[in-house]
Amino acid sequence: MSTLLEVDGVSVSFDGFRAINNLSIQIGEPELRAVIGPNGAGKTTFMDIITGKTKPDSGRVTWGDRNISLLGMSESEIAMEGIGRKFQKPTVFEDQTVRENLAMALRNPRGPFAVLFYKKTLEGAARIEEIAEEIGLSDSLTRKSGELSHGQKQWLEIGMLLAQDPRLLLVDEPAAGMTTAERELTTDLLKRAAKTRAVVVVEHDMEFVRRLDCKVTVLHEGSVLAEGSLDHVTADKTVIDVYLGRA
Ligand SMILES: Nc1ncnc2c1ncn2[C@@H]1O[C@H](COP(=O)(O)OP(=O)(O)OP(=O)(O)O)[C@@H](O)[C@H]1O
Repeated sequence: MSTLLEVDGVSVSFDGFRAINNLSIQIGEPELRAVIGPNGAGKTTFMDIITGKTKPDSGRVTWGDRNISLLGMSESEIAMEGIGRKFQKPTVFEDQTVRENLAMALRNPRGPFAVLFYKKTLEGAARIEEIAEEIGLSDSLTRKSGELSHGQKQWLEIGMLLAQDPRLLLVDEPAAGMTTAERELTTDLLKRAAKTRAVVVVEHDMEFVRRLDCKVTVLHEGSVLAEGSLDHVTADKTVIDVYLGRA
């Protein structure tokens, strides 16, 4: 596993408040990583920094085989590099079918050359079937997306991101609002997706994180408090004091 993303000594303040404080995190390729931590720990800001929405005051964020800096790039340039982000609320086109949503995502390639190579033919159709299978919606391709359950909409949106073939997928609280069965399918989906790319999941639900069965980073006050297996971090006294003990 080689390093894909390196956040090194990053800090950012909002009106004098240090939301991210000398944060260093490395993400490998491929890798599945869970990021947990109490409210206000800086999880969202961490993702905002990676995607270019928030620019840090100091530190480095380097990416890919050539260690290029993401800091001078716009949000769309970063997306073109292959960083996809799934926000908490699903944003699929409800009036369109599942197939149409996936087709739109395929037609909207992230790379400048993809448009030249993409053929709107059998290849596209086969890719749609493939993604539908991966997200468990093979039987729902002709359904209007608005008719899907909350969990299915989340999977569709993950599928739309997978259509862009990201190297790093950031997923914000996927378990929220899902049934137990949907959560189980979602962990399977994320684990599969992370076999060939980096997937970073921010999540509060500990059962969900346990099922992900991956390395966990605990954030607190904008820094890494602990890192390792879920068993390792949940046995850590400071983690219990500032996070787990609060529940
Ligand atoms: N744009 C902003 N302006 C001012 N303060 C901000 C801004 N964005 C974040 N903060 C503050 O930075 C801290 C970290 O926020 P962040 O949303 O990253 O935490 P979080 O770990 O995602 O929390 P939650 O689990 O509640 O989503 C919080 O105290 C928040 O109020």
